[in-house]
Amino acid sequence: MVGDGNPVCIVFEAGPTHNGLESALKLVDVAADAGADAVKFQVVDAEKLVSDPAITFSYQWLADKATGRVETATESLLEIIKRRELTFPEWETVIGHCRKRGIEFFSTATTEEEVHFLAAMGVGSVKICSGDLTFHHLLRVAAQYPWTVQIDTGSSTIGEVENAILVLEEANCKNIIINHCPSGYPAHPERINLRVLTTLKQMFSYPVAFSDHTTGDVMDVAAVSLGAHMIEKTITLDRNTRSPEHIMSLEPHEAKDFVKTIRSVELALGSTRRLLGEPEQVSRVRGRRSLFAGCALQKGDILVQSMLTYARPGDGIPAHLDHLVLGRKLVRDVPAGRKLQLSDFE
Ligand SMILES: C=C(OP(=O)(O)O)C(=O)O
Repeated sequence: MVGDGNPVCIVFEAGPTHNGLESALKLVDVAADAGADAVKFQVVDAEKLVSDPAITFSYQWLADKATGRVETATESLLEIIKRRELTFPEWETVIGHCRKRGIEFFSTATTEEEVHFLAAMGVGSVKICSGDLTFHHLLRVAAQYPWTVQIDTGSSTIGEVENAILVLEEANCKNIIINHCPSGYPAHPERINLRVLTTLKQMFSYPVAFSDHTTGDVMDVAAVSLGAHMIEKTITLDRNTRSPEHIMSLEPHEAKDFVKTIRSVELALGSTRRLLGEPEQVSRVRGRRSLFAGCALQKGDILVQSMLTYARPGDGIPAHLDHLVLGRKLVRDVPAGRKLQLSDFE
């Protein structure tokens, strides 16, 4: 379950970073070993998605890990997306491997046929990518099934998000997740507008996710702090790979720490209603002060300030309630240094 009251759902995205079945299966293992909740792929048919092989895409890739040298490459979009393709039987193998490893399989679909395939495979959630937010026909097809439909908001207006949600609702879709998905590989901090997570939560009654295209984990920590219910982070077997999105992905040795970081932030965020943690209940008694007799007190004395001392622990009359006993008459003798009790007074 994704949403209020549930742990943050951690999704590792392997769609753009695998390079065929073998690496897809390895990335499933990376996600499962790290303790992620789901691993996400992109079931896609490049020829159906891209009409013109002459369309190019420029991206940055990490040419030298040691120095951090980045280069720009330009490639045919068709060729880039072809690298993400697997056959339906290969996707079945990936889904089977996820089930064996106990990790959920999510996927983007870009055609009707892919939506039906994923539904037939019993997948729990399908994603409609940013480019397809206005492809309302595909949204309606996805809404036919009793799963969760995730929508990406990259390069979209709030109005387009609103329209996509209306289309899903009109098609009777009950479970929607809105993925705030700032475009760019990597996305730069000044463009990711994390505060919009709050707006999306206020505007729509659906869980919100942050689909992170930045490097490292800082923005994910910030997104969880702002209330993101789900985090999607790309993983790669090698950040050096000359292909889009590897540059801002986590490598296998970083994946476990990423999960640990998100879980500890979640734990630290705690409750909106409690100031005190459990151990503080004890230290608060140890650290606060009680009222003590500052000198020998005699039955019939009226307690005045000069007769009082304040010392730890705070398990007697609390220091801030001294006004309850000042000016009151003692009903017994109290030796100097003894902790005062309410029953010492009339
Ligand atoms: C293509 C995808 O991402 P984006 O919305 O960033 O294009 C996806 O998540 O499948």
